[in-house]
Amino acid sequence: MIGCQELNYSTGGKRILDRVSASAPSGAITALVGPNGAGKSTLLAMLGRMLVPDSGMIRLGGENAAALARAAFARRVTTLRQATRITPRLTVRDLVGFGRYPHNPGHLTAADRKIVDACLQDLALSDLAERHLDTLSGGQQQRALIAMALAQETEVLLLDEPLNNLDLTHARRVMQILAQRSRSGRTVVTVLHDLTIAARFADHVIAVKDGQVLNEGAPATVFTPEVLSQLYDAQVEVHLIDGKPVILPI
Ligand SMILES: Nc1ncnc2c1ncn2[C@@H]1O[C@H](COP(=O)(O)OP(=O)(O)OP(=O)(O)O)[C@@H](O)[C@H]1O
Repeated sequence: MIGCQELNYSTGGKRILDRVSASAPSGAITALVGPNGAGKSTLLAMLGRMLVPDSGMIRLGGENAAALARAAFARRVTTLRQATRITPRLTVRDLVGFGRYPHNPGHLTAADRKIVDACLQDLALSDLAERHLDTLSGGQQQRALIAMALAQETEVLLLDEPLNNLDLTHARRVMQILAQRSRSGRTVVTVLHDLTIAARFADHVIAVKDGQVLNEGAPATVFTPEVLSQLYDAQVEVHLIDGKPVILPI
C-alpha cells in the first residue's frame, strides 16, 4: 500500500497540490485520472519521493516514507516518469539491466540476468535486446522503459502514462502484466488518460482535478456521467459492457 495524507505543494507561485489525501491498496491497480495539468504527475512523483511536498506525509505500508533511507526506499518503490530521458547508446538489455541496480549495484548476478530476460520477453523485446535505444521506435523505447521498471521487482510500481506510444496489443499486454503483478500482492499506481482502459483494468481510481482529489473509489463509483462531467468539464456517456464502464465523450 502507498498513500498520502494532506499533501500540499506549490511552485512558481501556484498551488499544485491542495490537501491531497489518497490511498492505493496492495494487490490492486490504482488509476490516477484527471484533466491535463490537474496534478497527477506531481502527485505520482511525490509518492515516489522524486519531489518533496511542502507539507503532508507519504505512507508506504505502515511507515512514513520520508523516514526510510533512499536506498531502502528504492528497493521497495519504482517510479517511471513521463518522458524519461534515455541514453541513446545503451542497448535495450543494458537499460533493463539497470532496473536491477537498487538490488545489486554495479553487477548483475545470474538471478538478475534471468529477471532481465523474463522482462524482455514479457515486453516482446527479446529480438531487440542488443539494439541501441536510439534505433528503436517510440513504442519500442516505451516498452524498454516499462521492462526496466518491471525488472526492479519492487512492492510498489508508480507509472506515469505507461501506455504512451503503445498500440492496442502492447497496451493490453502491459495492463495484463500489471494485473498479474498486482495479483501477486504488489501495489500498482498508474496515470491513465484512456478511461475505458482504466475501467477495464483498474481496481481503484483516484480522480484529481485542480490539485485536489475530486473522487476516489471503485471504477463503477468514479466512472459515472456525473463524476466524469465534473472532472473534465465535458459531457460524457457511460455504457456498461460486461459490467465494465465504457466512456464516450458526447
Ligand atoms: N516546475 C513547475 N513550475 C511551475 N508549474 C509547474 C511546474 N511543474 C508542474 N507545474 C504545474 O503544475 C500543474 C500540475 O502539473 P502535472 O504535470 O502534475 O499535471 P498532470 O495532471 O500530470 O497533467 P498532464 O495530464 O497534462 O500530464 C500544471 O498546471 C503544471 O503547469
